Amino acid sequence: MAYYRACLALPLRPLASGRMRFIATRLPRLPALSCQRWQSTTSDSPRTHDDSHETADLSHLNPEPEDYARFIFQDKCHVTMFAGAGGNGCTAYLREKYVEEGPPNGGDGGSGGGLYIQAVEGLTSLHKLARRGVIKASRGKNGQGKSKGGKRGDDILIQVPIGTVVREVDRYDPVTEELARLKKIREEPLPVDEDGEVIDFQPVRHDRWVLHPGANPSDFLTVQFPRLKPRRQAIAAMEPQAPIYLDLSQPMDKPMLLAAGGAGGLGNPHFVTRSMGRPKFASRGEGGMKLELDFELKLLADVGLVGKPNAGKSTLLRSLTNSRTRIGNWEFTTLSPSIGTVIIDDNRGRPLVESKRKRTHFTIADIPGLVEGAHLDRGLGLGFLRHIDRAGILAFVLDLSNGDPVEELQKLWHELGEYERLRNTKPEPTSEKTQGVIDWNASEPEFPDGESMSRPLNYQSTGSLPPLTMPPLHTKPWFVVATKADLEHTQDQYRALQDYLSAVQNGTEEHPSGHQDGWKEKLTAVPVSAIKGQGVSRILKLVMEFLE
Ligand SMILES: Nc1nc2c(ncn2[C@@H]2O[C@H](COP(=O)(O)OP(=O)(O)OP(=O)(O)O)[C@@H](O)[C@H]2O)c(=O)[nH]1
Ligand SMILES: [Mg+2]
Repeated sequence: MAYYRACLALPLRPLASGRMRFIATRLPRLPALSCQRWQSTTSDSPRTHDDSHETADLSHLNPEPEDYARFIFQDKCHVTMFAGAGGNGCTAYLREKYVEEGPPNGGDGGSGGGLYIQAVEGLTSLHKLARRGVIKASRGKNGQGKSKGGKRGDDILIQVPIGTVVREVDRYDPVTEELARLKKIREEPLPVDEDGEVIDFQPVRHDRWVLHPGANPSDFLTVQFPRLKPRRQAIAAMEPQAPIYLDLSQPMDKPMLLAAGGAGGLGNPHFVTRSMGRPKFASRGEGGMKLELDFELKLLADVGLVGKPNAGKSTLLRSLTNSRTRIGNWEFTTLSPSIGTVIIDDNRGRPLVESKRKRTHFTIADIPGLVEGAHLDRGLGLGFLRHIDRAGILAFVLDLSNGDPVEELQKLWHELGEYERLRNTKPEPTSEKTQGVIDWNASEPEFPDGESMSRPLNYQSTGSLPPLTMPPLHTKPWFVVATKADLEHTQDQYRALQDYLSAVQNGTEEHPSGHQDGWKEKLTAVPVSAIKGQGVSRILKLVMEFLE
């Protein structure tokens, strides 16, 4: 029975204890309406393949437009995250009977909570993460007397769907900043007074030291603070290199560290010297890192349905899976992508399709329809074209009853080609040509020429977000699903389409993408009537052949 995790960011117990404990809130079983990944054909639902269509109930293939599952979907979000600051060290002294002025025994502060990320199965949208906006790990507790160390801050774990790309936009690391400041001080010549004598003046660092509670603020001026470099937790060595760029296309067994919390401050015993047996100060905890991250979900499906609006993609998905996507006889019925799972072997006898690799299922992504000029952000195309990137196999869904399917196929390939061209070319923001064309690196920080920015975005990194690298679309296996074959006068259309595909395969026709090295193996058009569940089982066999 599927349960859905209620929250994405879950507090964890400190890693130092060697164990991470999820405090996962579990919901009672959610109604099917709230979920977007659909189980398939099997179980109690009627089979809708050729052999069983006469007896099966096909009403779900031609439902009322209202009979659909409502779901929230978000495939992009920007989140600001703060790692926890370290707790302060403590200034305390041993007090016992007959020991009036005992040695210092202030405990160290606890380190701050870290930020972790994990890609998990079962999530399909980033909307829960987007809703949080700002995520903060908790601060470490201060140290206490009697050498008691402070408690660690709670870690934060963000769980994201598989197929999420995480990119860093900006970061602020107080430790790096402090190191840079110290370096600058070292390099600068010491200030001299009117007589030419060096002024040994150290600015008071209230933010780096804590005095004994009984001390006067003026003690900040009299106490000689030692030189203390900012510190990091040892676990910070596991942080990914800046700038962060993660492509989480596989489920992760363990969470991955994004930013470790600030190190806890040191208690006063750390500062004992021969001349100062009872230091009156302890160090403050280091600040936590601030990360600004861009999350982008690229649906990871084995098959992506590409087609014009109203071609019948959602009906096809319904006939292959238990998906409850909306169907309607108008364009743009589907407004956000959804994934259906086709189970080909539920261990209840013979599998529907033989699988050499013992595959039990594959996934299909229904993507909103593409219109001409989708690459220029017309229709809904652009927002979702990128989901086609991640599909392993492209299934072009062509409506046999509406226009010339060959022409339609060529137009779809043209849109994909244009999208790919835009994706691969970096836009120049100043050039007139690119005005009105989509900025693929919208979150990329800009550095105006000749203008020195006091703190550029992502100042530790190279200053630009790396572009997403994807394999070329034309090299992916593809086939055509010729749908609405039940309608009249569609045979000729189908024949023309099949002849065209054979010609492309033989090399007599150019690949519709216009590339010489486009995929040309086993090019075929599968005639189906999705609304009646006829012919769809051939798609399963074809997909399995491609997958294996
Ligand atoms: N006769 C017939 N009608 C079909 C078939 N498949 C889909 N339709 C009808 O075509 C219309 C559009 O179907 P959808 O599945 O919503 O089309 P879509 O491609 O998902 O459309 P968008 O979501 O707008 O991109 C609906 O009225 C379906 O009932 C088919 O095989 N035969
Ligand atoms: Mg649809």
